[in-house]
Amino acid sequence: MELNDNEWRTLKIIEISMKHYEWVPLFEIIKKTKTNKKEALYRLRILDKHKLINRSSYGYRLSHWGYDALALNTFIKKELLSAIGGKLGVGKEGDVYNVILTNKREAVLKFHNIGRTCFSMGKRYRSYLAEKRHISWLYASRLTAQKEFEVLNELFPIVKVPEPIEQNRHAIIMGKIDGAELKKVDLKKLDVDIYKLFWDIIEEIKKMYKLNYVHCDLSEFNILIKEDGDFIIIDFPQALNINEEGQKFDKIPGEFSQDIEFYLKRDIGNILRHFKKYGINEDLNKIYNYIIGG
Ligand SMILES: Nc1ncnc2c1ncn2[C@@H]1O[C@H](COP(=O)(O)OP(=O)(O)OP(=O)(O)O)[C@@H](O)[C@H]1O
Ligand SMILES: [Mg+2]
Ligand SMILES: [Mg+2]
Repeated sequence: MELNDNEWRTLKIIEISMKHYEWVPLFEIIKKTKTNKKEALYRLRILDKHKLINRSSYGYRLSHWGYDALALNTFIKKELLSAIGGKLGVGKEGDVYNVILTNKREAVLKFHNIGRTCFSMGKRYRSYLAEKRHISWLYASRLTAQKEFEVLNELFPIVKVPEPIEQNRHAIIMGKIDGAELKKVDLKKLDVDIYKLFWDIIEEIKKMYKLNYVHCDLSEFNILIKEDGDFIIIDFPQALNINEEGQKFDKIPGEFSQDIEFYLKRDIGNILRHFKKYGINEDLNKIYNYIIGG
């Protein structure tokens, strides 16, 4: 897909104008791009052909693919990305792709796509509310990407998490690990000390906690393990910052938040449940106290 500068600019104008319009009217696009109607319509036809925008009788708006394309183009303009490869995974909230950086290094690109299910509703019957939800999808997706990138920056390299490389809009570029989800791996077939691996994971949770974070979606799905038994923890958009959580509920600093306790215990419980299969039986409360203890 090749767009010229004018077409990219038109796409960006539509993106920006979506703050004020559900459907950006043609006159607004003409005004902002400082062009005439014929030229504007020509550019819009090209954007539409590439499915970067949606059209209605009210005007135009960015499509999912259009938002992806804007983020990708920014990475390419920054001379960071050189190639995008196949899909690594499709999560509930986003698609993950293999990419190659301009320095030849392999990495992964994760697009956050919040609320895309409501996006696929029938066009004709889409309600006003759904339209609003679509607008918030754009911002919510960007916010979660920002959040995940921020958390990775806080944790890397102290905790075993992917290296945060760059973030733009709803997209994150991060270091790649050649591993499989713990869920899919039979640890007995790997050359690893399973008991040690279990405690290594607990150790990472403790380090995270010391840096004021609780993952909140930790399980065998969000731990990637390499052949040699090394691992990383991924998927941080829902992580909680212990201090911020305290402030939100007007707590005295250092005072215990029940939310934190709930999520931390749930994370530990998931790991315990998974390792039970391998004959590891540890006490949840004991591990919990170990993690929050000094
Ligand atoms: N840094 C990485 N290196 C290698 N593979 C990765 C990396 N990050 C993500 N993946 C792959 O992509 C999948 C989805 O990533 P992630 O869990 O971050 O996304 P998600 O959309 O939040 O998924 P979920 O539905 O689990 O919430 C992972 O399970 C993993 O297979
Ligand atoms: Mg995940
Ligand atoms: Mg997730």
